[in-house]
Amino acid sequence: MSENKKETLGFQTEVKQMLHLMVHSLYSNREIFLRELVSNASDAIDKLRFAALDNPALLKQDPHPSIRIGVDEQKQLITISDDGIGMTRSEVIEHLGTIAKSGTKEFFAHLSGDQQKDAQLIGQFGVGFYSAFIVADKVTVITRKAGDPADAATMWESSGEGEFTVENTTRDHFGTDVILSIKSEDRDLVSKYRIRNILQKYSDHISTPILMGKDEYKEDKLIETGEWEAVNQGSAIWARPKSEITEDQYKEFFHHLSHDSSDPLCWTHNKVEGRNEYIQLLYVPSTVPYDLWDRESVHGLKLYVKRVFIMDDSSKLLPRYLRFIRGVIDSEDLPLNVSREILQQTRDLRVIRDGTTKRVLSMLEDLAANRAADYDKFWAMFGNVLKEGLGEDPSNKDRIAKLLRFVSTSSEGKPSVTLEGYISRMKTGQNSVYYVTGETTEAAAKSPLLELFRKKDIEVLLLSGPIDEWMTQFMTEFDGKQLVNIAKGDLDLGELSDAEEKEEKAKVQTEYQPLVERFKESLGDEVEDVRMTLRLTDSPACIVTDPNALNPAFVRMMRAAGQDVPDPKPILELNPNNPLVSRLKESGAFSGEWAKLLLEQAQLMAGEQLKDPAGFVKRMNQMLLDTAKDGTTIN
Ligand SMILES: Nc1ncnc2c1ncn2[C@@H]1O[C@H](COP(=O)(O)OP(=O)(O)OP(=O)(O)O)[C@@H](O)[C@H]1O
Repeated sequence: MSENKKETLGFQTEVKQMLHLMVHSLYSNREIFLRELVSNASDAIDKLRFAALDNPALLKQDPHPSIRIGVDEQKQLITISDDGIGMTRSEVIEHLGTIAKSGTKEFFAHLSGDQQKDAQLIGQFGVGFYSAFIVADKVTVITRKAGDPADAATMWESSGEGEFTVENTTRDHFGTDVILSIKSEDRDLVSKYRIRNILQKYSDHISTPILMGKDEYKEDKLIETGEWEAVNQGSAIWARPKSEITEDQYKEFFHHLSHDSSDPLCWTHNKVEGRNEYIQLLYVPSTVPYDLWDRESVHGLKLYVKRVFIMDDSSKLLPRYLRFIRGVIDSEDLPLNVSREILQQTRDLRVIRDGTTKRVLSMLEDLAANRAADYDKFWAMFGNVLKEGLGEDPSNKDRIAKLLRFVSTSSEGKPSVTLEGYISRMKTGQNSVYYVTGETTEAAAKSPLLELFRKKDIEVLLLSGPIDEWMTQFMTEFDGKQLVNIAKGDLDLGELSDAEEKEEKAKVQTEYQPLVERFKESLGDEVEDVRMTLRLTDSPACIVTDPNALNPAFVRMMRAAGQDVPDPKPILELNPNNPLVSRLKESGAFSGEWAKLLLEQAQLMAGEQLKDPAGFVKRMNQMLLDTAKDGTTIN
């Protein structure tokens, strides 16, 4: 088809769904259309300024680009015009006909039907343009790509019902007009006064001037002067002195930046001076971004150089474990006219990255120290991401460790224990921080390994899941105290065991030696070792692993990478004070089946999967049957 012809094209299916959703779930928030379209206009101007670094001619027509809002009360039109980068015909078709974001599928999967939640998701997915259809029954876009001739402009039009048209047109300057024909039920919006108010509410932080036609009273009548006047301050919010920014303006800027309509949990705004001069405005969100676990996601922190937007790849500005941070870094010294690739390698950027990391950690320390309830919220949302920092950022390991929160045997299921708090509560003679791991903290709390600790009233941290297991590889000590996994090795409670216990242990080892030998013989290769323990008070047996055995998280990782790694063999420990064990010692007719059964029970209690669950059930049933048959309890 010739490029000059008018084409009618269908929206991508997802766009149709999105439009439907927008119009129906965002109606109570209908004012957001203006925020979204002004935000697109401001992005387009940022992009033009960036392109003009290589090609200054692009800024010749409009050296001071602006956004203009027109309100035509007679024709019921609202127009948003910008002197930005504009779009070519094919870009119009691509950007305003499809949703290009890779996470679209995920987006639809996340929809809950709850209007409030879905509205937030829409914001996060950056589908701002389509919000025009909340209030308009026809949208016309006239756009000319910067650098293209006047007659290469494109007109896009749609009533938001499945199709749109594109045709060739002319436009005097580079940039874009978005013309909204407002629905009859939304006519109250077509008022200069109303629009000005909305702009002041939502767009004051926009660094480009937003202009509206100036009116004046003449003989008691309001008439148009034909001049434009700015409705916003038109300077980047982060470059203004803190004292001149209200709390609401900070929050509004966060909404703009993150497309998150809830308020941030906290923020920090600083001007860093010295060899590298830059401004940081950093926010912690109060909702979890949908792409938090997508390690490839890039949005979050935007880099500006002297107010010119350069890139929004946060991985270059912050380590991955702080990927939930939103904000702006604006450097005074980075070279403006370098390619993004070179920029990424400059030493200055590394200095900014280190400084920003430290600033985020201070902000979190401050939140933890002064607003404990908000820190709990933060921890519930981002705690598992922060833990990644122990491996990723060794230079800040101690600061990260202090920010960790744990569930412990003393915290009633709440993740409220800090390592410092734990150490302050340690018993006299206790030299280590003890922890146990499980699938969940509830499962960890049921571990038989805790029996002795409960008896002696020693606090144990309850770790759960693969992230915690992974974390323990990097955190082996804190503040001079070893972190000890109570499921590893022969537990030595050091000064916490009294002389009597030590004597008892030695006695038990000799007394039970024949039983231990019989267990070893029966279990053969299935175990690393069998021994007696005093760490259990109730359960007959438990399993532990050799202190040098591979960490289960590491084993899983190696397997995922295609390596054939054997499971670390368990060490079976038996409790001499359990009646089953003591009677097995006395019983002359010990059978190997008992050894297997006790091992399998211990594995189940440790939350492990049995290699042969059917064999376990069969064995247990057979033993029950034998017991019932001959009327004796054990044999
Ligand atoms: N005024 C404009 N000038 C130039 N391009 C625009 C303009 N408005 C929209 N676009 C293009 O259309 C695309 C889609 O816009 P839309 O608002 O739906 O999402 P987005 O801007 O990419 O995401 P977000 O809303 O998160 O910023 C934009 O990425 C941009 O390329």
